[in-house]
Amino acid sequence: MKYISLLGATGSIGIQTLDVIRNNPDKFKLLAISAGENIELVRKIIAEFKPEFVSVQYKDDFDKLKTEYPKEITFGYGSSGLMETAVYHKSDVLLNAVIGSVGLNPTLQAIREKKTIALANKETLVTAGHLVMSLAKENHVPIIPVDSEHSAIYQCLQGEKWTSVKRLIITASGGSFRDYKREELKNVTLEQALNHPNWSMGSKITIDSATMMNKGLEVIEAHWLFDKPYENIDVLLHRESIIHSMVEYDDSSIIAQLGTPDMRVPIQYALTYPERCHYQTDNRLDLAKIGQLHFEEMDFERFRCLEFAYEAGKAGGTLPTVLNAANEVAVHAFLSGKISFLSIEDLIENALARHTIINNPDLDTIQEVDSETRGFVNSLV
Ligand SMILES: NC(=O)C1=CN([C@@H]2O[C@H](COP(=O)(O)OP(=O)(O)OC[C@H]3O[C@@H](n4cnc5c(N)ncnc54)[C@H](OP(=O)(O)O)[C@@H]3O)[C@@H](O)[C@H]2O)C=CC1
Ligand SMILES: CC(=O)[C@@H](O)[C@H](O)COP(=O)(O)O
Ligand SMILES: [Mn+2]
Repeated sequence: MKYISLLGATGSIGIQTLDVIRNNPDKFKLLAISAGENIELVRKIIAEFKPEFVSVQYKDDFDKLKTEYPKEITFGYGSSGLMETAVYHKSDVLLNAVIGSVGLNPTLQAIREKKTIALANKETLVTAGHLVMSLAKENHVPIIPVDSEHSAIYQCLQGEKWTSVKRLIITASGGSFRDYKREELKNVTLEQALNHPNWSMGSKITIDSATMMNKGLEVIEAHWLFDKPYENIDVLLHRESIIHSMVEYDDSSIIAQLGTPDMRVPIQYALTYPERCHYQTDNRLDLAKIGQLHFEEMDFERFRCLEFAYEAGKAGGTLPTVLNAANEVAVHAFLSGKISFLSIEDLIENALARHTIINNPDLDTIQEVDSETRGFVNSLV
């Protein structure tokens, strides 16, 4: 039995993780959860899974829930609640599915407590990948990717020699606007942007996918997870999202991982690793039915956020922190109807241009740069 702490239980990945746990009661027990403000769903999760520890974002909700469940459950809230969920003493595994760099501190603390990390929260690696990976190495803690592309690469690397890897090839669906010309992006609406062609996901990552920042964040995530230079990480447009990513080896072989777009598969793999277990679905991949798969080269002028991410990743130091913080604020502003779609990349470009890079930043520096960048971008929206 694996005992699980789940950050972001009420989100898209969180809910699909609950499905995986529900379908495997002999393998997994949910002990601790965190949520944001969706208290109705928290109550349902408590009724079904009976976690021992529950954290919410706001104190008002914490006060309410405490009176509703006076004895059975311990509650927390805010950033300390996230931390307590992550390090819940009886849990073996932290599945981090919270959104944004708020996931960084709980991840670091869980690593110190030797919890295995199943990581969906890519912003954590983008903003402070060097701290996360070195701490994990020091504590002999595995970081198992949940993000579909990184799970695919992880699977393609099993049993292979790291030194034989020539190139990581991350596939990209192209997002909601993959067939739009740059000119046509000027007047796109929030509703159009939220209409991802292949995946049903939370709103922030769906917008990231439309700007192609999601792929940029994933390139930086892959750099840290798999210790490869940016020159050896490519992005390939693949509109069907059937090949989730690939690894090219020195002998010119390319190994790919395929499947229908369903996040429960990488979530389950991260939780059962190194084993696989049965997954009940009526939607197994049928390649004969699909007939054709398509691939196109990335257009870096059309998708400027991807270029920004490569530049920030290669420059390193605090620049990826700026990239991530600026993106989080800009996407939030777009989701709130305050700015246009193309303003997202303008704001990020501005934030990157004004920043003086600090090399090898410690946690305090990262937090200062994160909050300073948020202040700057917020002042422009
Ligand atoms: N969705 C997907 O298919 C994929 C997602 N990812 C990554 O996984 C992560 C989660 O994405 P996704 O599930 O789509 O996101 P969602 O927006 O659907 O869910 C986010 C979760 O975090 C909670 N939350 C948000 N802000 C806070 C906060 N300040 N404090 C505490 N909890 C908070 C939300 O709570 P509430 O709703 O209760 O307010 C919710 O439970 C992201 O890093 C994303 O990039 C990676 C691959 C695929
Ligand atoms: C499901 C998942 O992992 C997402 O990150 C997905 O990859 C988004 O799709 P694109 O960014 O390729 O549009
Ligand atoms: Mn992904």
